[in-house]
Amino acid sequence: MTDASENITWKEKAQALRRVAQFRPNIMAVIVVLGGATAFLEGIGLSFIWPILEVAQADEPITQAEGFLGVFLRAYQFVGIPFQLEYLIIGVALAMTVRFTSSFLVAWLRSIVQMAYEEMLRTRAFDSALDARVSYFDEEGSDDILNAIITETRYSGRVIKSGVEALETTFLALVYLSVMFYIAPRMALGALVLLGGITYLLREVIEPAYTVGSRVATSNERVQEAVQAGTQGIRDVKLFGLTDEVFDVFDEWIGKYRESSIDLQRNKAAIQNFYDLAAALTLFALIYVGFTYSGLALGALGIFFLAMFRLAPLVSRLNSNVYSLEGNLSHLVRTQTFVEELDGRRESDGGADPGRVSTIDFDDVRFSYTDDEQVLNGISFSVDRGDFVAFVGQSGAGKSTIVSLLTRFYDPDEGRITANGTSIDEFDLRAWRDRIAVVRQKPFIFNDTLTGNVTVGNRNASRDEVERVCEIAKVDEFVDDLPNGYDSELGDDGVRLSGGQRQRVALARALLTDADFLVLDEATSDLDSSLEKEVQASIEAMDRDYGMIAIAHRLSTVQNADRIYTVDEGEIIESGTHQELLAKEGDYAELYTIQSQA
Ligand SMILES: Nc1ncnc2c1ncn2[C@@H]1O[C@H](COP(=O)(O)OP(=O)(O)OP(=O)(O)O)[C@@H](O)[C@H]1O
Repeated sequence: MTDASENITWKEKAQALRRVAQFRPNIMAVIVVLGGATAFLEGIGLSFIWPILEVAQADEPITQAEGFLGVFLRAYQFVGIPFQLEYLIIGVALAMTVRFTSSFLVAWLRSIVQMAYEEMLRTRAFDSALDARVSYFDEEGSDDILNAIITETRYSGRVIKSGVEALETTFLALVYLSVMFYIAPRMALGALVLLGGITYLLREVIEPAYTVGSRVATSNERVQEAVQAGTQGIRDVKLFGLTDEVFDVFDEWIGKYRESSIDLQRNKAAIQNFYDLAAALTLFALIYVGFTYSGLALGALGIFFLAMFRLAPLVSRLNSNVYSLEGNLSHLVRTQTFVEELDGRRESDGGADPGRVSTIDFDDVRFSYTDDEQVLNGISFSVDRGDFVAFVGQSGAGKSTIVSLLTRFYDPDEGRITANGTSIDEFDLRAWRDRIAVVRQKPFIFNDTLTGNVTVGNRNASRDEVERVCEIAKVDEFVDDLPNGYDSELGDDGVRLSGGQRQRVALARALLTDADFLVLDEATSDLDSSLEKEVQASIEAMDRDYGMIAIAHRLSTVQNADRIYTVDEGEIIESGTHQELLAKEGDYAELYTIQSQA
């Protein structure tokens, strides 16, 4: 994922904007036409002031006129409506009704396109994320990916909002400018130069204001991190006497947050007020010039100044529209890069049907996550359906990595993993993963009921089947303590369950699938040892039609395995049954002695 601080070039922003413009081109075209019509009618509405003032002042009906007044007169004569005050008021009311209706339509259509675009980006991002390799999640961190899918896409969708607003503002500004140029070209030019100059100067000041914005964001983040450590990590903070340290960090950054926030708001207020002041001074200078030197009629001057009065805030609005457009475009570029990266990290799918798997072979498998550490160093073993094999060894030896390769979260660098003699990368991924049921040490519990969580791998299971696996996994022992038994909601990531309860739910979940191999990766490590033994015994007592691969720290759970492999630094250093390994008096025997004495 592109780093947030990375600079994004104008070329990338322009490309991103082009892609947005091509999204729903028909609605975009209607928005442009309606935006233009809104601005045009705004100009017409404004210009009505002239004939209204002239007709109101005239003693007799006007039948001939030049310039703006002439245009209105001919338009009224063409439609056959009397050129009188009441009809002029009706005319302006009509023009304004159409103008505001079309700007309402622009806002409506804009939000339709914006939300559709946001939906499309989110859907694409999430869809690609679901198909991406687990290695991508490990590298980027799932929090960053979550943020990219939820927050970045929302800002990206706002490109349409700020883009359309910038377009509307530009149209309106152009119309006001045209009116001004039509009435008094030289004064209009003067106004344009002055307003343009002020805008340019303010842009120079606004830039630093936006840098202050990132200081505010950084200090706010640090404050949040300190508070997070002091709340979520309160136990360790207290136990390790870190309260002063955590508070000092908090104190330093909250001070910086205050200072930078004040700077930011002061800059904003300065920019706004000085811009308004400069615009007002320009207006009064031009009023002086207009009345003293232009020799224009009151109506014409009135329209000119009104147009300029409306133009001034529009120019500053355009400025902020362009700023938010630029900001949102950066998010859009990042989102697009993110989705492209995800697309490039799709899991590869062989497509073949594995059928029922009766044997799995690892043949001299080598693997490393990074260049500097070889994690698996020539692992070979074989397991048949009906077998129970176990892996033991020191922490970090590479046991869980064996499971990650088996489930194809990662692919071996060298060597082969086969099922019934076929390399597992030739299989349809989903079908292959259906053949193996994995219980991880820290399983994810979905925000659903207990039944919903147990049946994730077999939605058609009957209540009896659910109860049967829950009995084996000893879930039944705490079901009655839950408020609604099997129908109890377990909360976000199973907040209402203890670590051991979560593991038991995950075990029941795995037992309910129709897999050929059951893989237990420290699956019962959070249970107390007597309960762990009970669970182990009930799994082993099951009428077993599948192979079992267990990874364990506590050797008591693997004593009945047909084969135990001791793994050390990515290699299998010994194998055999519990008794055989004890007799060898190697690492396993040593580990066993230590654990028995504990
Ligand atoms: N996603 C990853 N990215 C980079 N390195 C990793 C990753 N997962 C594990 N490792 C590294 O690979 C090595 C083997 O880890 P693995 O989890 O397979 O060991 P293990 O034997 O299962 O350990 P434990 O018993 O503590 O779970 C360790 O050095 C670990 O730091």
